[in-house]
Amino acid sequence: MAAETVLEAQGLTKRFGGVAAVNGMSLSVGKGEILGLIGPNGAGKTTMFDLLAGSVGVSAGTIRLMGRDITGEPAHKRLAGGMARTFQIPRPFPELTLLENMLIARQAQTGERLWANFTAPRRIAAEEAAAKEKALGLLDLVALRRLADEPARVLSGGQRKLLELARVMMADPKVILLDEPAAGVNPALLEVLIARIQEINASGVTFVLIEHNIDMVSRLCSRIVVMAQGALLFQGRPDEVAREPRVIEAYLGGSGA
Ligand SMILES: Nc1ncnc2c1ncn2[C@@H]1O[C@H](COP(=O)(O)OP(=O)(O)OP(=O)(O)O)[C@@H](O)[C@H]1O
Repeated sequence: MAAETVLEAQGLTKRFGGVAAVNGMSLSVGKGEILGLIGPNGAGKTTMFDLLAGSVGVSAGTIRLMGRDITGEPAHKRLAGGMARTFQIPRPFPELTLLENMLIARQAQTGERLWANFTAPRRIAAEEAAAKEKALGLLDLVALRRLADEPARVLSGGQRKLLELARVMMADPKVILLDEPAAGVNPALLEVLIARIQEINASGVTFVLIEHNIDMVSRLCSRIVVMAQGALLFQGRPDEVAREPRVIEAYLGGSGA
């Protein structure tokens, strides 16, 4: 296990009315790790991401990012603090080009652009050129550069996942929460996705990966956390998880995955 913890959740609970979607869940993610988060449908994985990323508030528990308590912080602050998340179903702006979709992700982070346009136009122009270069480089990384000027609506489901990964990379995150990146991705594109995640990880980015594709999880992750009914069921190496009776029971006994 990695020495330095970059993301840590303790006793996280989220209640929706009477239902605890996440119930006293803890996890810790080491620097440079690709941690798998699995569990049967309805186990609470996506809600866990919502809590970590700040799209919903906690009912109880604490979240620390690189040692800092971020439990009460809004999502955009967590993004600025180095943690990005992707969504199960990415929704790029369909009529904007891929490049424009990439640049919009960046503009959303910069609060003072309008004012700076008047006070420092040359600096802004240079920044914009640099951002465009960066966006094209990232589109290249995910094998989408040749489509940079096409509207996002032409993309397949798999290509949308790749665009989503490239888009969150615009913020230079230290930690990326990936929600089911393989769902709907064809086998050839899946290999591209796996290779890119490995490459980005090798450059020092930590990942948490929700995924039902166990082959992908086993290839990418050295450690897997298993959730069931909102709580931690088991954690270990992929081979340990695969033969753990409680995990097998949860998948067979639950609504299935
Ligand atoms: N906004 C909400 N309001 C009410 N209940 C919710 C809400 N979000 C999630 N839940 C419930 O919380 C539980 C956990 O859902 P969640 O989507 O987090 O599970 P999951 O492990 O991500 O499932 P899947 O693998 O199917 O995506 C489910 O029973 C779900 O119905």
